[in-house]
Amino acid sequence: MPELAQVIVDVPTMQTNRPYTYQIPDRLSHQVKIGMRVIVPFGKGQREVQGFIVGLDEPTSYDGQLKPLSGLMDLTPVVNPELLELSKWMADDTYSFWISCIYTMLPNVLKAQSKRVVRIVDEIDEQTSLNLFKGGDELDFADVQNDPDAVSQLLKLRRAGKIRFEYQVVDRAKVKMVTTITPAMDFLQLEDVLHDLRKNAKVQQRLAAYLQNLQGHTVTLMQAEKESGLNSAAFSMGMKKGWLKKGQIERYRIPDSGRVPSERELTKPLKLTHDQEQVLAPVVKDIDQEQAQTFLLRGVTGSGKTEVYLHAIAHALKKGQSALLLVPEISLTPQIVDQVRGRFGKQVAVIHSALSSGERYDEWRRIERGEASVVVGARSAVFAPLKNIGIIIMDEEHESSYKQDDVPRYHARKVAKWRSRYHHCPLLLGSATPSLESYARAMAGNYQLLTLAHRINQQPLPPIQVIDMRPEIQARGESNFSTELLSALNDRLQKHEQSILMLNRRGFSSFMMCRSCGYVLKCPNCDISLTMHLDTHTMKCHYCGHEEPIPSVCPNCHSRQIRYYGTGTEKVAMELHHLLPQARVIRMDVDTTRRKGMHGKLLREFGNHEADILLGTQMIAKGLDFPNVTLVGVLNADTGLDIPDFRASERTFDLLSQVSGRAGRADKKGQVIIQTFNPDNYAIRLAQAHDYDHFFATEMNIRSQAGYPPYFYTVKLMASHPEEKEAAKVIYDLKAHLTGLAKDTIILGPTPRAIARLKRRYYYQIIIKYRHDPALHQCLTKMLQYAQQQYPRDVELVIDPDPQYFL
Ligand SMILES: Nc1ncnc2c1ncn2[C@@H]1O[C@H](COP(=O)(O)OP(=O)(O)OP(=O)(O)O)[C@@H](O)[C@H]1O
Ligand SMILES: [Zn+2]
Ligand SMILES: [Zn+2]
Repeated sequence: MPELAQVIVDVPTMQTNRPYTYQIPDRLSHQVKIGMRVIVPFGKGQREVQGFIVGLDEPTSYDGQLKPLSGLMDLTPVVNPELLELSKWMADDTYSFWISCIYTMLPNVLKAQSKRVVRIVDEIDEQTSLNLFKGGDELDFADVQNDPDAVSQLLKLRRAGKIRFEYQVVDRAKVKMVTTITPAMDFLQLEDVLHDLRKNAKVQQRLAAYLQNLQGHTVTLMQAEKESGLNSAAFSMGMKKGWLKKGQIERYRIPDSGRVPSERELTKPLKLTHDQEQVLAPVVKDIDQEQAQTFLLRGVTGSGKTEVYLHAIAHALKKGQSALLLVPEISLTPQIVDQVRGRFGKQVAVIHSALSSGERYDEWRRIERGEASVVVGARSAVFAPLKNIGIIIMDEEHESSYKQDDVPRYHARKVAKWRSRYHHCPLLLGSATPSLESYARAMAGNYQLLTLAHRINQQPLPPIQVIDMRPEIQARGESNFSTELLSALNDRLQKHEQSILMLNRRGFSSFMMCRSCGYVLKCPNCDISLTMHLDTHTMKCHYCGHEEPIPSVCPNCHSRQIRYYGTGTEKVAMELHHLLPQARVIRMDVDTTRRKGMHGKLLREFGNHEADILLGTQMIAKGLDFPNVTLVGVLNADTGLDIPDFRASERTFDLLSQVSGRAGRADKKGQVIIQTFNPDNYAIRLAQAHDYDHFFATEMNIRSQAGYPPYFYTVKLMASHPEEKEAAKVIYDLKAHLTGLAKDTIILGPTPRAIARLKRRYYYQIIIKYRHDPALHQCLTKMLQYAQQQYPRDVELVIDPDPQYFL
């Protein structure tokens, strides 16, 4: 029997980032297991907090009086040994608290919530006891806090030392239960019952006959009522007579139920093409041989990557293993979810942000119990409690949404790699436009490269036309549509074919571009766009700190037309209505898809040809497979380019390649039109040529010269405070702590952040670039400890490894 438990408490500070030792009371000693939630007293006030058991009977250096555990919150562990180990690794790797990492892996309802209870500790008079405490010895303060009389009575009692206020941890993990009935007699016994019944006891006759029919099986009360036509009172009567037993079973809240196909409706695997076979073979081999190999599948848009995934999953299942499929954002890729459900039915669990917390908890339990062996989900699904994983797949591996930009700042790809090593299973990364990091690794032989160079339909990728919008604007004034695009749209309308229009929405409005020549003001040192700061009336570089006045004429062509460029989808939809009144348009952006289920609904409508044009933001660029779409138009290719970030070109290339890939996926030929103010930009030109290899080479060259990933690793340090000078003071202090680093490690900054003030806080940052620096990790971990101890509470420090944005 274990006597001591090591517990990680739910008090996220650096001091509590290690286990505390508690005594295990005898009454709990045969139940405690590693990975269970417990309630423990903590801190000066000995208030109750939730914690996780991470070890039992490990030697402890603590020699004082040990406190006992107050209680267990689970009957079985909620964190299995694998995930516990993973959480510990992740805390270290991402400079986060262990407790935050554990919570990140679990459904929200397992997070502790505390309630204030009032407990009687000394005798009180009977009247008060009855009125306030209903005869019990405690009450939930939330029940009385709005009643001034009750509150004043309680305060009086507390002054007299008769009651105590306590915090109690509440378990929110509610399981949904339904009532069941089971016959308590066998067929012949019920036959006797029927025989003895009076002729006019119709209800009893019907009940007994129904129970006979069940032949001992258990059904839900609801089903029994429906099938027998009897009401619940009849079944209660049957229970009293001893004919049946009632019970309770758990019911899962299956998200968007009704869409789970039955066994008969499951889709049959497609016969793979020769190319697909070639790609699948080495993956299957490594599933069989349990090799933790990482594969990078580079397959052009429409090359049938999804079918390869489905075959790999099927293989793992056949071997008796489970499978994990990660997608960038479930709501943006509803088609792939439907495909997986369609193939594997109720074995599939889907995890995404739009689930209610109850639904999420239910899906999580289905996985945990092994009832669902295929998991599809976005970033956080990488923590799905699957056992015996046979294959992990990450679709659109280049997507930046795989990195969490809040604590813990983990990248799902890195976590997936960790789990692939743990389970000795292959990891398959797929994309039409792999990230530079991954492709460079494949080139270096760290990943095994697999290629699907052709579309399934054996058609070439659609031809792309790049339209220079500068003369268009001169000639036609302020319009979002070039002559070519408009006539192409008209042409599809005539032919009853469909079009997709993408408006590349800018994340920021603080960049300047000349509308006459397309010139974007850049930093002379960094070759990255400058950001406009209206507070200081300057243009700043967020990498090196360079600063210059806001120009009033274009430094390139001396035009005065230099300003903010950007339009919303609503405005474009209005113009579209004016230009093509007969066209039916579906608009898809954050506004029209805010309501739950709207995204899928709009896509289904478009799929049913209830509209001619799908107009949307970046959210329509990925994964859509509509055979009738033959035209894709990009209204403004540039907006991604002028964001001051070293990945701006890569993102633009990816986006244009992805969205172009939506055209001509079936037997009809596709066409793509891209409108831009920068027709000569290499990312646009090379996307036009469908030339990933050339883009890769060009971009790698630039990254090498400027010292960016994948040639260097990066870490971002960010300090914030409500007062600007405090934030600045902290960041300079932190910089002084960056010592003992490798010679070729580069420290950029401190500089104010692009959005220097956010939510009433000021932000300053430092970028660290390094190749190989064994001392850095330790240095940053120490810095975090130092910051926790030395800085006032209103200072916030962020350490972001491999940041997606430098902004
Ligand atoms: N072996 C096959 N036989 C027939 N049709 C196939 C086969 N494999 C895939 N397809 C079909 O080809 C189309 C394109 O496949 P899929 O959507 O998987 O491409 P993809 O590579 O994922 O493209 P994207 O990167 O654009 O999402 C789909 O309609 C799919 O049903
Ligand atoms: Zn200009
Ligand atoms: Zn600069």
